[in-house]
Amino acid sequence: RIKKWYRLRHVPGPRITGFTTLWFAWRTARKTVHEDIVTLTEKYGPVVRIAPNEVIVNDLEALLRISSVRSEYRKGEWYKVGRVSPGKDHLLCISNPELRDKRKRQMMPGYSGRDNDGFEDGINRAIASWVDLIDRKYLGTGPEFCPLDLATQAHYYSFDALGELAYSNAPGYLAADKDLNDVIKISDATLPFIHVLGVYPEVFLLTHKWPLRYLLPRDGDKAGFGAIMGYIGKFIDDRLDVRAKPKRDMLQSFIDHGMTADELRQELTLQFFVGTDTTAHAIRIILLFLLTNPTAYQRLQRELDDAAASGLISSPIRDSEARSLPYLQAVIKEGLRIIPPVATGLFYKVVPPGGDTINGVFLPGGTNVATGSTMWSLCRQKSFWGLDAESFRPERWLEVKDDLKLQAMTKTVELVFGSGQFVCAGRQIAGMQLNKVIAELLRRYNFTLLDPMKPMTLIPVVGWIGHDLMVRAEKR
Ligand code: HEM
Repeated sequence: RIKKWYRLRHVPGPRITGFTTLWFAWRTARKTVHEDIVTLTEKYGPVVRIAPNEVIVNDLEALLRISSVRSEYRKGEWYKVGRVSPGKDHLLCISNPELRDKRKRQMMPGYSGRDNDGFEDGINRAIASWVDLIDRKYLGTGPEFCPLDLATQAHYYSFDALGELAYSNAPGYLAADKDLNDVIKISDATLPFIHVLGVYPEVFLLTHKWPLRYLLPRDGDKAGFGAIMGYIGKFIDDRLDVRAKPKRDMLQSFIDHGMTADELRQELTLQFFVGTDTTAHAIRIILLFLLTNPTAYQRLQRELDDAAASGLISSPIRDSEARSLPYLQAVIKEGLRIIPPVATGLFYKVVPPGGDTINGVFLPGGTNVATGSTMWSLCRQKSFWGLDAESFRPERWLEVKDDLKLQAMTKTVELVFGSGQFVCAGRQIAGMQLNKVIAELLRRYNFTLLDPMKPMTLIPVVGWIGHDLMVRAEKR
């Protein structure tokens, strides 16, 4: 213990963190890490020790450098907590640079839409299912109406959209208006444990060893993670069958670039979870903050109406059209800033063997540097964003005159997707979905919060569990 304390004794932070991980684990368990980090960085500066071998960094330029394409930092053991199957890595948790490059070469053509005619049509189909569900079941102006949980439906939408893009098949959450196979229920129950085990990846990895590995979810389970593995596995097996007709989707692109059945299983199951939770969160937060800021809500609707009247946007809106609407873009960036989708994820990167100096603090090789959990703090720093940093005000993006300041604001918010060699593979897909979903919902409906005293339940666990954004939906 003394040896461990000694290595990073010069790094500022609460003294106890030099001797034990328990201090950080406790804060993680009580789900206040994102707020605690604000207090820590205000007190100790941009580099703070949070456990014997772990530090957080609260500085935009340092974080960009750590993840830059030429950086020698590597992904830490923390990522292994995201493994789908014992002993098998997917893109998110592969740390070896050669293996990462190889997997990226196989996957990025599919993730960029190059091999599959883009993503617009699949996203349009999923949005159409959502609109159909609202029109069919939830509209109402009078005393009789059906309360609509936009938070849960955003999750259903994101499952269906991902299915459309990945294997040309929506699992049908929106059509059924139901948490099929209890996937959300089981994931909400499991995530708080995974969140805490992320602090102790070595303990988590024990669950992947005999005999505990037999308790893990597996193909063929009726519910939860295992049911999804089985569901996705069937698409993979069918598509690998010699008689199968090739399709223009991500699965086909991955197959065409030489991925094996097992690699496909790991990657498609990974994206089913990391690509949906995050996107659903961003949709929920943007809608929640629009609903609670009528001026912004109305200004966005005006922008959409004027653009439609002048023939500048189609129905459904195209991604390129949405990108040319300044207020929509400001709303989306402000939504990602105000409650970043993965505000408490540690995303540890390991300092290369020679060590590194960050903001004047030397970190020896092998130190774990958290690159994700300072997002909340970076996105709310009053010294950078202004006194209203904690308010949702899309106008801040349109008012800024200084180009350098705008660049720094944009880079900070883009960091919610990670950056450089570790950047989110689905960033383009996520951006396109936000552009289209927010525009299509807002141009069609007036939503009203049912209980302003309890607008939504949000629990930070790497990402956020979010439900009960209860609204009344009226057709415009
Ligand atoms: C708003 C939505 C999203 C956010 C905020 C987000 C955020 C992130 C973050 C923070 C990382 C890790 C960066 C790091 O390791 O430093 C990541 C990685 C990843 N994300 Fe996303 N993501 C989103 C949507 C998606 C979607 C829609 C997909 C798939 C369709 C996806 C697939 C992935 C994959 C495969 C990785 C691993 C990339 C690698 O390690 O090279 N994400 N994402």
